[in-house]
Amino acid sequence: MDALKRQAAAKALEHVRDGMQLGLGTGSTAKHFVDLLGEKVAAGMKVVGVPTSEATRIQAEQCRIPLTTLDVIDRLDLTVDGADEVDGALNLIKGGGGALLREKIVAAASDRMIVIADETKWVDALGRFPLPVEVIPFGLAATQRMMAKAFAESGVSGQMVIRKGKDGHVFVTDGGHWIIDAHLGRIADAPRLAGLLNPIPGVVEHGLFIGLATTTVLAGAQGIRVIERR
Ligand SMILES: O=C(CO)[C@H](O)[C@H](O)COP(=O)(O)O
Repeated sequence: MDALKRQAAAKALEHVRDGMQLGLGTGSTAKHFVDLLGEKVAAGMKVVGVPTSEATRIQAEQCRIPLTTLDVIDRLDLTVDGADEVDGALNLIKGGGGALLREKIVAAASDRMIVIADETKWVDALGRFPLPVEVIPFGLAATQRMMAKAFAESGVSGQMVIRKGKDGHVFVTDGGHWIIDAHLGRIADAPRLAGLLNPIPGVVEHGLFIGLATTTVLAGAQGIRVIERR
């Protein structure tokens, strides 16, 4: 599987040109992309990157990739990032690695977003992977009641679990927030659910990436598929 992730990352790298301003994704697949990009930079490629997590920032620094922020530049040419699920409309579930807030900010500031994944991420409907929702701890029960209402209105339901870290304590994101993983099973209308979650006061961001990915690179046993958003 890791070889497939690296193949997808290498394919995405073919879209990177000298002088580009790049969003650098988070997760085990994006890690390969940052590694391979570092090799290009070592060979003289001139790019600058905005990392989507502290983990990616540290990795990019180790790879000597020049970094900047969205306070210094206002647009990115391309973001390359992984996903937990991709559907036929190239809508995504992201956030399995806890970086969804910065990832969505960076993706939204990018002209293009290439999602790199092994083929197990390709689904006909989002939702088998628990939907990460980044929340503020204050008033959490009230937020969860409003989330349950939003789920019901969009025809889904499921258990909500506060994410714990490996140490058994509540996982805290780079932004200092918590994550609720919602086990919804199958989301028939992801755009509608996203629209219902957006206005909830205690919800900082959610892992439904609607209309952000422009291309998906899927690596599988039969080779690599590149799918453009229609
Ligand atoms: O959204 C993410 C982190 O918040 C990751 O991109 C997503 O979880 C996929 O990770 P991996 O490539 O390790 O499967």
